[in-house]
Amino acid sequence: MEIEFAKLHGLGNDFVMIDDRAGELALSPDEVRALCDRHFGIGADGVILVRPPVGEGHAGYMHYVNADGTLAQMCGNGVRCFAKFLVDRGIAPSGPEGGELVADTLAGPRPIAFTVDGEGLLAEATVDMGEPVLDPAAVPVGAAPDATSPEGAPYVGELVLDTPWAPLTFCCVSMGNPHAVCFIDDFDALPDALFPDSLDKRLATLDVDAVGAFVEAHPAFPEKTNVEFAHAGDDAIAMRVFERGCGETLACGTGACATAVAASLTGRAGRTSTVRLRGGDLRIRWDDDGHVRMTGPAAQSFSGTVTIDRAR
Ligand SMILES: N[C@@H](CCC[C@H](N)C(=O)O)C(=O)O
Repeated sequence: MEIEFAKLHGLGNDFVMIDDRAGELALSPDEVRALCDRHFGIGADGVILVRPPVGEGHAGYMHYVNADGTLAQMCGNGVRCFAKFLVDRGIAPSGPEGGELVADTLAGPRPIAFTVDGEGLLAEATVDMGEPVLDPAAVPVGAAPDATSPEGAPYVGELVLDTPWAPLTFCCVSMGNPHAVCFIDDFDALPDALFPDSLDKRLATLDVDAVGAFVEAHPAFPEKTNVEFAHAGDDAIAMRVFERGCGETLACGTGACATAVAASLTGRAGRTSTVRLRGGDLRIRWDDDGHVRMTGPAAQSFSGTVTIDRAR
């Protein structure tokens, strides 16, 4: 079977995108893994199927699958790419300066405002990511709340997990999908084993692959979790992410939102932050209406045709 695809990314978090507005394409986990394979396939952090909308007047439904073939509720970088896919192909209307659309996702509808460049192609998008979910049962995280947000919502602000390297503390927030955010305030206080390839202890040298994989699968997280490691500086929050179902990626939109919320809740930042990821910056605002709004770019790398061999 021959399938047309486009490869898009948000700050290096990359996706194979397929127009499935007919809603007829069912990819098996093996097929998703093959498409995402960086050596034998197209290579990506996930696959996005562009499906028909669920809500009246909405632009489409983003069906998101991680590189390991597992379904995820939401993808922040992906939903900006989703908007770009629709706008650049004229599937969603745009004015000379940009426009608005609503993307349906497994986590619910996400309104998006976007700007376009001189050729009418989507340049940047601000996504209404909804309210962060703090209730431990809904994140989900199997721990009792230990803090209360300014709005009176109980949440898990300091979950201490014993890891093989050191006890690490996590703030647990869902943006439709689960996140566990570990703030590192003092790198020198961490054991050398967390920085196996360097004597220089900083976010860039942290063993994100090993610690991330351990925490992702920790029994405290019944649906597994995305794992963020962050350091709040004066002008930005630096963050690296180990994504559930994928591993370390260059950026994670929902992760940046969860980290900005966690930084605000724990007094490390205000309600507006720049989150500095390996692939670039996202601007995050936790507005007075309780919604988190994320602004960042989306880009297309290439497009092509791929053969899926179902005969084997
Ligand atoms: N990269 C995404 C998140 C993708 C889903 C995640 N790995 C999960 O399983 O929840 C983003 O930009 O938010």
